[in-house]
Amino acid sequence: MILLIDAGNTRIKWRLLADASAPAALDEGALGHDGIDALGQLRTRHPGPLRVVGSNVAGTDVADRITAALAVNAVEWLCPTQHACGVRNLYDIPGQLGADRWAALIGAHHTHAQACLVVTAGTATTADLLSADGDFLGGLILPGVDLMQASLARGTAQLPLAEGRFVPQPRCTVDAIRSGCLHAQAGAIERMFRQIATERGALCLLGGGAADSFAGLLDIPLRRIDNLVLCGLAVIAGLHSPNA
Ligand SMILES: Nc1ncnc2c1ncn2[C@@H]1O[C@H](COP(=O)(O)OP(=O)(O)O)[C@@H](O)[C@H]1O
Ligand SMILES: CC(C)(COP(=O)(O)O)[C@@H](O)C(=O)NCCC(=O)O
Ligand SMILES: [K+]
Repeated sequence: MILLIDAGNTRIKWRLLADASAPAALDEGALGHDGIDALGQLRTRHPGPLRVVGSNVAGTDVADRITAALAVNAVEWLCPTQHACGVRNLYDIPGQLGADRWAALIGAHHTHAQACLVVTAGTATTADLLSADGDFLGGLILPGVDLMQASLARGTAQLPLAEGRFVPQPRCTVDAIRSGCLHAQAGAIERMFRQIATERGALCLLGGGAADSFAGLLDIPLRRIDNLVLCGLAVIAGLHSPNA
């Protein structure tokens, strides 16, 4: 069995596959950082030899806790390089790129081998340009929806951390905050997409826990896809992704 792990700053997403020919996941889920120990139950439910392939952007403590919870000798943590699985990383320092972004780009290229904007709306939102040839051209990092809203509450005297609604013409504080943060996400993504809009088959692939909060605002060719990081890890692990 192979366990794929996407360790983000808010949640650990995981998918268990039987082997290279398995058409579907045996099991999958997501855990908060305080629930990492529950990964141990996975071993009880699915006993047997286990290979673990993961991406981690949540720090070494989270990585160590995942390894300990699974009681495995080692996890194969992805380190972004200049080339992998048909994708070329044009970051100035390839290893500086988040491992989750690298895996998602590889998943994207194997899902849609044309120009893409790969957007992951998690703790942070990233919007990464991928050419039809598999060149990662560059991308944006912005605070995710929750982080944007929280930063306004933290940095001001009068703005609350409260649930607002998205409305076209906000007329109260909480709606103004919610609408502003969602417009900021959608606007950044649409502006980024302009760089590939005229290319044949150009598509925005959108995933991440916060994707549904603004997917409906995007006026560009769009495919919602969960979870591109795990799809990419499956490709990297030498498997065919069940979602591909
Ligand atoms: N059940 C949930 N638990 C935590 N965050 C959630 C949940 N459902 C949606 N979200 C949203 O998803 C975001 C986290 O998405 P996720 O893709 O797990 O992020 P990361 O990869 O950074 O850990 C949160 O900031 C929040 O906006
Ligand atoms: C941009 C990120 C914080 C996104 O993390 P996430 O929201 O998925 O938890 C992560 O990919 C990261 O720490 N990247 C390293 C810097 C970079 O990609 O340039
Ligand atoms: K992200």
